[in-house]
Amino acid sequence: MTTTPDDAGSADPHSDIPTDPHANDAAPYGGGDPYADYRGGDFPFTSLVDLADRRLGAGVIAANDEFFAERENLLTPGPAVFDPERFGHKGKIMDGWETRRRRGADGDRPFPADGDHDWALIRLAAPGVIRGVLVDTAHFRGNYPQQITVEATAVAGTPGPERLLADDVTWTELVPRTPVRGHAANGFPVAAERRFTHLRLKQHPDGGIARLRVHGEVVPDPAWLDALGTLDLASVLHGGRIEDASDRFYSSPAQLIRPDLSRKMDDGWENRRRRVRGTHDWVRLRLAAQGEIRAVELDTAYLKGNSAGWAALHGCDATAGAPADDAAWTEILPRTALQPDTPHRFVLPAAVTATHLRLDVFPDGGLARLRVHGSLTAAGRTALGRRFDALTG
Ligand SMILES: NC(=O)NC(NC(N)=O)C(=O)[O-]
Repeated sequence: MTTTPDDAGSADPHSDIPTDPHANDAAPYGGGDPYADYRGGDFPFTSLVDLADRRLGAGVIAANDEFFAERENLLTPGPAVFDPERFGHKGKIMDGWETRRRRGADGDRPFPADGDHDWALIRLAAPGVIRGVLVDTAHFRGNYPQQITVEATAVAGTPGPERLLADDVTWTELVPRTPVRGHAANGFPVAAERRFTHLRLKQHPDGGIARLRVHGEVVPDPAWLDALGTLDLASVLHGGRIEDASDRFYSSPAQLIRPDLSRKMDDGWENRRRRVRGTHDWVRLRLAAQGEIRAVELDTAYLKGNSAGWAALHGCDATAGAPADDAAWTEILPRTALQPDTPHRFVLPAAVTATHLRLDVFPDGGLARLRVHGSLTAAGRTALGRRFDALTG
């Protein structure tokens, strides 16, 4: 079994184990809705992009053990499912990453050693600064880990597990060894001003975790954006970010700036039916950096009876530091009728320099994707380079 560099002799200084080690257990499943007794939580950092989003390209590249349930389940979009009737050759089929029960050295020492733990390695979809980690133990009621640890590192290129587990790799502890609750959302704010590329999740001494979410801010490599030249300035993978929206009732506006194509109606942004005349729905977003916009795409894919009737785009240049609300907004696309389930492409009559955009839809209705094609300005490139250097130095 692959060991990790800190296995040898790591004593457990963790006196924070509850006096009753089962204090965090959830009740056995008693039938009905398996989420009825789920212990949730409100974690503001979850408004930021999930850097470990499988749909953006993240992956669980290795684990030392996945006896009961595969490591890849950690990043599956959406909540974990539970079927009380489903058993397989190894035991109960669980929707998460679950390792076997560890045993001690012999009958006189049946419990695992204090430093024994299981680990999984996660490649982030886009390197970035991590602001919070959500360790979701949904449906792991009596077999969740007693404690977890989350560490992060930055290794350039596409390192494999062997490289990441090498002694010369420095791991930064984001969440120290900490107890978690079973069948619960365990959220941990993170304060580490660095750009990370990979995570290591540890279960002490063993157990099951349903989902891992790693929320933060994408910090793109300026050299890559230089090479692209013309790019989607709004793309989440390039550092674009939704700042606010009028309505998120059916699905999140964050999906507007995902790099993939929408595959079904709820893959885009859909707001509720608006009934207050004279109002409309809108989204405000921050671009990767100050950019020069030359073309935009508004895609209403899979939105047929509920796509936005009309849309308009405005931009503002807030590099002067004025918040987007106060800066003057420049019209990029006048109020334009949209077709349902259709990609709309617009070449601008003249390039527009902006740091933020506002998308207005009338009177309401969904949009699947928004693409903003252009290039970084010199000022935008300088700002990106400074941030990259500060977070990687
Ligand atoms: N009832 C169980 O879930 N048992 C075992 N886990 C699975 N998945 O079967 C275990 O040891 O935790």
